Amino acid sequence: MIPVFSVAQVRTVEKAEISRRGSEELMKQAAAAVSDAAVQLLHGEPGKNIVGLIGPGNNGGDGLYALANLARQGHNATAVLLSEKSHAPALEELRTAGGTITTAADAPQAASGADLVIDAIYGLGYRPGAKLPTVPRGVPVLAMDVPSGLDAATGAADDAALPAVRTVTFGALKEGLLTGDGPLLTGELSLVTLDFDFSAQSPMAWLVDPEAAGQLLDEHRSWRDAARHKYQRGVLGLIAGSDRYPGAAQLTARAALNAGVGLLRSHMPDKVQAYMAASAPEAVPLGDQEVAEALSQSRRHLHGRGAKISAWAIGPGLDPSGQPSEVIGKVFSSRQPAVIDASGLEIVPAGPSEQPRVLTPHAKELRMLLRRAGITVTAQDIAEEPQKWTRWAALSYNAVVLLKGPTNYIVEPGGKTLVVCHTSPKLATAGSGDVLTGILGTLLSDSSLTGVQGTALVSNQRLLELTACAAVIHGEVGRVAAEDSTVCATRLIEVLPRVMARFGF
Ligand SMILES: NC(=O)C1=CN([C@@H]2O[C@H](COP(=O)(O)OP(=O)(O)OC[C@H]3O[C@@H](n4cnc5c(N)ncnc54)[C@H](OP(=O)(O)O)[C@@H]3O)[C@@H](O)[C@H]2O)[C@@H](O)CC1
Ligand SMILES: Nc1ncnc2c1ncn2[C@@H]1O[C@H](COP(=O)(O)OP(=O)(O)O)[C@@H](O)[C@H]1O
Repeated sequence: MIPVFSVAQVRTVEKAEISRRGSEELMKQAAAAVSDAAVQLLHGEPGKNIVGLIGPGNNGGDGLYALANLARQGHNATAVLLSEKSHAPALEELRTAGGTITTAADAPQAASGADLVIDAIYGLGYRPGAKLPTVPRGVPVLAMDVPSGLDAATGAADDAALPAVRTVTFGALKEGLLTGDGPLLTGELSLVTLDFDFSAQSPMAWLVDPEAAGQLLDEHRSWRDAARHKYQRGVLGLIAGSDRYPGAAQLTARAALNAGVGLLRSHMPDKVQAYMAASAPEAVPLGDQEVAEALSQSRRHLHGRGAKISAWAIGPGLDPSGQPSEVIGKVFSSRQPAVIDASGLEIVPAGPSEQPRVLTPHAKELRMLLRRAGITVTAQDIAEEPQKWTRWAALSYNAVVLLKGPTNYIVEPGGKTLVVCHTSPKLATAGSGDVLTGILGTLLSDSSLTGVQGTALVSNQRLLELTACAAVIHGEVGRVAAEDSTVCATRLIEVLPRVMARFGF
């Protein structure tokens, strides 16, 4: 997991590092990382046209040093100076290295002939409202530190901001890269720490990328897992579906099965159960009486026999106008972990609860959850401070809350926040959230991953981590599905087994 800091924290540490090592040395280190990234993006091919858009401050200085490196490696490196001011020592270095230097008037022509544009106009020092040049469609942009036009503190970007295929950021991940418009502009984001010392700062959040998710999952696995039977691997109880919305339950069920759940037991109206028999024949129906039995079984230590239900997934396709059933009430007061989504969010009780819970709202559902807990916020409030309002929901429901969207915020009541940006815009398709519920339900049902046997309660920390892992897997599924086709929820389910295998399932 990679820590995320505010711009103010980054500026504080930068100041200390500058007085320790000098800003020129730091800029050269940053530039070296970017010239390496440029070479990578150009597949190591020689003699390419690389154009740097250069701003007035240190970000521009970084860009000039990077161009100088690339000129020395034999590329045609051109700096377009967009301001009258530019970093003098770096400009001199580019001249000496044989680079070309032009001014703003030449920007359109230079950019149209470029194999790669390096965006070194503005970084941390950006103030909204600058006039920014355009880059022709199809020319890849490599951003230095922060894409120009993006406010690294808030994640708000100007319409004219420059979307990058890759951003190499320096020192630390800044919050604005991961929130609001940030993830839409950065492209692939990589961090060069420059050995900055952040030990005196508390991170605002932690980024979970696929590598971190793989490590988190592996930490909890054991070679003994190979001996488990299906009950020991995990039994997911799915409470979902209604005559009004029969499809969502099938999507969650098929996602859980394709995610590799040990056993799926489905509690739903008869008509929906009949569809289930056709679309997910592996699922075993679960009647009211069997729910009661499964709940009482869970109150005993089972000493390796495996639970009758080890986790619940509640909500996809439930009819919000129907009364919450007595069964759901009992499940809400059980000790097995539960993921609660969609209409389940309209009935989950606020206030303290013993059951370890993950709530998975999108922004509108988060507003509804907060309103039910007596907190009134606007959509704008949530867009501006997603982490804060997700935390309020986590506190109000004593649950881990995953706020879904292009950036996923996962917050536990104590405030620890994980962020997942490994997504695809094509995940914005009906039923995609139902698939996530199936994936997360499967992870929560796996006793090796939760570390829970018998009556013990899974910790919020573990729920937090597993929720982030599910979001990363879901994001990867979206990316794989989108590689060569359009995406619908069924398509996500089709590629899910391949992605699960990559994560060791
Ligand atoms: N410090 C370090 O250790 C390291 C820092 N590094 C690098 O430094 C970068 C930060 O550099 P920076 O502070 O010079 O700010 P930067 O983003 O280059 O530009 C600010 C300039 O643009 C101007 N400006 C802004 N908005 C504007 C607008 N709308 N319209 C017009 N003008 C506007 C603003 O003007 P002013 O506010 O003074 O009027 C200011 O002059 C950081 O992102 C990283 O790349 C690395 O080398 C690693 C080590
Ligand atoms: N623009 C986007 N970029 C990336 N992921 C998105 C985007 N829009 C939605 N998603 C993801 O798609 C899923 C949609 O879930 P949800 O809103 O519950 O849809 P549904 O109720 O139709 O299943 C969530 O996991 C969300 O994070």
